[in-house]
Amino acid sequence: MEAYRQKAVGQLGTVGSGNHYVDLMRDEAGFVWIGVHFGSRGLGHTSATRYLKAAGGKDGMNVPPAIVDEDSELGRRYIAAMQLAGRYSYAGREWVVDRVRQIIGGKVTESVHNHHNYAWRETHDGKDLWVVRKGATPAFPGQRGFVGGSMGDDAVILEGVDSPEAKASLYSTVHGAGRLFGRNEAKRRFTREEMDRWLNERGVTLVGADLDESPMAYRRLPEVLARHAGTLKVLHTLRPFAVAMAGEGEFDPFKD
Ligand SMILES: Nc1nc2c(ncn2[C@@H]2O[C@H](COP(=O)(O)O)[C@@H](O)[C@H]2O)c(=O)[nH]1
Ligand SMILES: [Mn+2]
Repeated sequence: MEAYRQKAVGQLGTVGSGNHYVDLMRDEAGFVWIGVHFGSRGLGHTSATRYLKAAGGKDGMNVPPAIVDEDSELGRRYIAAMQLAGRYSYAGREWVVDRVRQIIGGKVTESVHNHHNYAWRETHDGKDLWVVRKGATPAFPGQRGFVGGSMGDDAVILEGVDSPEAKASLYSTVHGAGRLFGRNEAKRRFTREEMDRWLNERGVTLVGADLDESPMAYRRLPEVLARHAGTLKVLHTLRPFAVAMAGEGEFDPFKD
């Protein structure tokens, strides 16, 4: 446990690499939103890997699931570790947002948090279920969420609605625009000039990042949202003007 605690302390306030980002965006009324995307960092990864192994499961994408009774010692411990990692994600995001707020000034008037890649115990149609939202966020009627497009696209603050489609999706919706091209394909297809042109045209200042995160590698968010229109209502559209990500060749010592 002490090793976990040390890990958590050391990583608090770190964002990581890949598509983890810190964005500054403006909404329709001119309010500035600080958008961050990262999760439980190495803490969640380490504990999930450990419990997967303890349950006899294999790590990887196309492997059989490891099944554990939720009322077993292992099951209870795993759920507690996952929930702790979830709380740690919230704490990390709060920390980073407040650090950015201290740098840019002003005070926070609204805050929207949401998990994805997480499991919740919920009741749907009278049934108690574990709902795993992988690449999806919870969107119960009135529940708000932050959904990004890319470093050079508008993001949105959305709210869940009540509709047959929303109910059928167990009150879940999209958590991002999603990729058009994988990381390697994006690096082969696009150039830094194209990426810079896209960002310049939209007035975005970028610090860090590589071609695999270029806007051209992603779908356009409005098209994705239109496909899921029955599950959400857009409350705010946020236009990015500054984006920070880990740069090309930067090493993240905390696997997440
Ligand atoms: N606002 C921003 N959104 C971004 C950026 N880079 C990627 N994205 C979007 O976030 C989701 C995250 O997906 P995940 O499956 O990796 O969790 C992704 O689908 C993109 O649409 C960015 O710099 N700013
Ligand atoms: Mn993510």
